[in-house]
Amino acid sequence: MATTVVLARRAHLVGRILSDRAVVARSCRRQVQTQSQVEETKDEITPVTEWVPHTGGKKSGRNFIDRMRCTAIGGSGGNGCVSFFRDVFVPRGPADGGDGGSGGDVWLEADSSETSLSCVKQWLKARPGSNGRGKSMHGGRGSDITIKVPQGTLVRQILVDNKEAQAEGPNPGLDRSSRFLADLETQMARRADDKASLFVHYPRWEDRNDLKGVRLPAEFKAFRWAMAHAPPLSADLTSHGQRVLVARGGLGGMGNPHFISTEDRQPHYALRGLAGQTRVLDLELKTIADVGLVGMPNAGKSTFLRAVSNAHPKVAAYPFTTLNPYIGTLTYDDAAQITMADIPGLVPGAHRNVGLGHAFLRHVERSRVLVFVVDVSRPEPWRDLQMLRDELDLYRSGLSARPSLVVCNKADAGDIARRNFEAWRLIAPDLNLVPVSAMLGKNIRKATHAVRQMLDSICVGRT
Ligand SMILES: Nc1nc2c(ncn2[C@@H]2O[C@H](COP(=O)(O)OP(=O)(O)OP(=O)(O)O)[C@@H](O)[C@H]2O)c(=O)[nH]1
Ligand SMILES: [Mg+2]
Repeated sequence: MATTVVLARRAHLVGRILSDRAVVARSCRRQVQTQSQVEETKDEITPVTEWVPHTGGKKSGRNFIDRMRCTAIGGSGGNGCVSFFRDVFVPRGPADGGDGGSGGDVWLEADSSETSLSCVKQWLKARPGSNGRGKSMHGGRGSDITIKVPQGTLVRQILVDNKEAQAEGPNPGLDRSSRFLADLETQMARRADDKASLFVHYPRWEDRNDLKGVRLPAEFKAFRWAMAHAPPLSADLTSHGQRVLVARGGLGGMGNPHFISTEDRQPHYALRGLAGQTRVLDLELKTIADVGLVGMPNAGKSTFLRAVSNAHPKVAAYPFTTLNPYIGTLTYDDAAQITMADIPGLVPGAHRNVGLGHAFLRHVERSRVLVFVVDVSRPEPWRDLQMLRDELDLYRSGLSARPSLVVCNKADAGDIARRNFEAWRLIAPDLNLVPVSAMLGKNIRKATHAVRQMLDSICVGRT
């Protein structure tokens, strides 16, 4: 009898192995078929790779973003648990519901390797805390999220009734965020009025729980007060590793043991976790470079930056070759290093948004020294300098008064350049003019040393 059973089992096993092999063989045959089909079609279809730059949801082709709005939402706290100790001969033990874990926080951190805000998503959400469980098991804390932003990022909170932000005109992003915040506030207010909704109830105890006399824990009330009275956030992330907490995670709810009182020894309710903080933020990148290059399109700013630093911005003989700010690092003989920012060229009327407008001037706003790059082979180059100064002052009054140097570029461009330079020196003897040929690398050291001297004198003046 036993031998028959063993034989039958073996036969069953052999059958299964054979059928498995058949399935494997069939799938292999199918793979071979598909491979041969692919090989057949390979010659007919040329593969096309579509490259879509990440533009933070915008449809423009730019992948450099220096201003954006985003919404940071802290993780919500986990709910407290309603549970009672049970054991053999202990059908209704004391309350042993665990507390919910608090939600994760949202942080912004300055990172020197980031150059644009394009990697920041529009919704920054931290993980929620997990709910408490029976046997006094507390829920875990939701994990924080840290978003890396470039050094020089200004963070400002936008309030729903922020007149300044609304004065900027209709903004679908802001309107959406405001609507979202307004909805959230109404929801929260409704919840705060309705005490019952702050609690989780034991199954079928919703109506029997009398919550009128229940006192909310002090920690819970303090958290809600702190959230409601938090001052508007404003931060400037200037140094690598500097962090700012932009949205706090919600407090975890308390389990039912927190509500044991002389009147109620067996509370059948526990507190829900609180929602995380929500903030609509305006992020603005103002690059921090020691020196800012300002000039008209085609003046040779990028050529100059290439000649003096380790940067390799694109150079071409047409205006607006540079479309994004570019930062280069200059290293001097004594190993001192300074940073220099190249921005798109300015044209007359930039304040009226002609050309690329004033949008990029924020990247030289923080520079301690300005280098005006002027094409000295153009007729009356001093007029170009005046135009540049006027545009700077129209962007921010007094900006052109910063310590500055005028690089008279294209000095190699024949007699006209030499004559212009001589005339300019006579017209403005006090001006810091340095003739340079960025293309040929002539007189570059004189310009870089003049910049260094200016920076050093500012530092000495400060100390
Ligand atoms: N002859 C001469 N040509 C130069 C010199 N410097 C730059 N150029 C030329 O001028 C043209 C423009 O140079 P860029 O460095 O791209 O000018 P830019 O100011 O960065 O221009 P945008 O990025 O458009 O604002 C290029 O064809 C360069 O080769 C120079 O010292 N001498
Ligand atoms: Mg350029």
